[in-house]
Amino acid sequence: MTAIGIYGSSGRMGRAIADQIAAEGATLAGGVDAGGDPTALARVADVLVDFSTPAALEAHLAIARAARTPIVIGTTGLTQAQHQAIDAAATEIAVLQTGNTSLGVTLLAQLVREAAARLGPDWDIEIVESHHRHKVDAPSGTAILLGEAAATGRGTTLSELRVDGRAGLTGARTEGTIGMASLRGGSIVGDHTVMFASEGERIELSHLAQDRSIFARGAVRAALWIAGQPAGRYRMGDVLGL
Ligand SMILES: NC(=O)C1=CN([C@@H]2O[C@H](COP(=O)(O)OP(=O)(O)OC[C@H]3O[C@@H](n4cnc5c(N)ncnc54)[C@H](OP(=O)(O)O)[C@@H]3O)[C@@H](O)[C@H]2O)C=CC1
Ligand SMILES: O=C(O)C1=N[C@H](C(=O)O)C[C@H](O)C1
Repeated sequence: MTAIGIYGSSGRMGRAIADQIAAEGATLAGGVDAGGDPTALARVADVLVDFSTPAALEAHLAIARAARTPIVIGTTGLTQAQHQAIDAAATEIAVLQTGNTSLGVTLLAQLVREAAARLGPDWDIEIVESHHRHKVDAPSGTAILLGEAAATGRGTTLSELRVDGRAGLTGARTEGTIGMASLRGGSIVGDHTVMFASEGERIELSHLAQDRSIFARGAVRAALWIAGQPAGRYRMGDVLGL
């Protein structure tokens, strides 16, 4: 049976993933938080899942690489340099990184890419996300993932089009940009809406997470899947066959 190790095991997601491992009859190899021993865990786990903090990303990658242990990275708020570190690790071990492990968001990203490709540049794209008061990064990893899907549909990259938040005398909207707005409050698990707005009409594609178990289910599914994969960088679409 596949033994799964959790980095960030006492956090909201770490606890939900441990529950899900038990529910699926898989094995929990152990868990660590800040001050724990991630190296020892990587040696006994068949696969690692990381839902901790961006500050630990490089260390966790290096440890997984040294132990030749595949890893699922769910931590958000990653920098471009950290994405390059993931690419480098993926030349030696299997790595799956995603801002959202749920089935619904994985499908939504494909719908967004399709809509962005089919609707002309006169359809403005705006992404709004809402999360609980404890979330420390913005825009959310999911909003960025959805923005990348939209940009791909438009034949370009998000970094070319992204506008984060708006305040003050901003001037009129620049055609082709993708706007991002973030709301924080209470216990909202995670809501995302991608709005396509044109003259006189509007399409909104939304995903509302009601429970963290949807992320945990996807994370465990991804872990069990990636445990048998060769080195490479994978996405949730690979796991879910979407
Ligand atoms: N991809 C996805 O589908 C999802 C991703 N996320 C992302 O997962 C991450 C965690 O979210 P959440 O569980 O809500 O956050 P929490 O703050 O509840 O949990 C984070 C955990 O990481 C631990 N941690 C901190 N530093 C380290 C370290 N150096 N090594 C190991 N563990 C460490 C913390 O321990 P301590 O308290 O001791 O500091 C804490 O237990 C966030 O980036 C979030 O955006 C969340 C939901 C879904
Ligand atoms: O921090 C969270 O809670 C979540 N983070 C992920 C993100 O940044 O998109 C996924 C989900 O929305 C919950």
